[in-house]
Amino acid sequence: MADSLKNFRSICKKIIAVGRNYSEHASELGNTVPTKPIIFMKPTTAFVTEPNDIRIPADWDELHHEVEFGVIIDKQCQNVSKEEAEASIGGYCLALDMTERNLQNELKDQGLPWLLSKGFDTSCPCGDFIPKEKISLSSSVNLWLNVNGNRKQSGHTRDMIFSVPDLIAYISKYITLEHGDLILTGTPAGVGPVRRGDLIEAGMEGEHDLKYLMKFNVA
Ligand SMILES: O=C([O-])CC(=O)C(=O)O
Ligand SMILES: [Mg+2]
Repeated sequence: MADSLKNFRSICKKIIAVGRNYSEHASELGNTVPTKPIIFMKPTTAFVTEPNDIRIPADWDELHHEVEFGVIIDKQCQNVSKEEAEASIGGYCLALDMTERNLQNELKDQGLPWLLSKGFDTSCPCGDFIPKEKISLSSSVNLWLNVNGNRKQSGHTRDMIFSVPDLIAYISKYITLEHGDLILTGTPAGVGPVRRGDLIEAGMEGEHDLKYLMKFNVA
């Protein structure tokens, strides 16, 4: 039940991420707006929580921040409809999809998988479990991210191309979603590089005084 989801990171079997789910972000990287969800995965070893650091692998120098709304699955589901999708949700979290953009571009150009550019250790900084009751899917959540105190990203979940129910219905057609799984729903515009020594602060705000903050140093 939802209570065991407080430690969703320790039971999570898969982190499924969605790419280009905000048209302004698709455009800023010169990508077309997708007609069906673009899905990829991160290993669960990508999780990092406060107060630990995001670690940039030694030979990389173009690590980008992507702030994202995370959806945590409670009830196992397979091939659910959009209407049934909400019942499978246990809660939410704030997360980052850290991405080595040069490597991702290289891989993209060759038509190869993005895994390494988005799945390295500490590529999924993640906040605490937020119970489902705290956020209504019919409302919009504002997601934002600052680097060293400067606002870089700000977006609203209402601007997602594919809604949370759309995504659960689509993914569960092909992949069984299990208790503790995390879905990252894509990043709004404003992605950009971080350097060693930078401070990333991210937050989300919404109806009923929803306010959640997290911060990570980049090392
Ligand atoms: O790297 C990308 O641009 C795809 C992605 O993860 C996103 O849109 O959130
Ligand atoms: Mg992303």
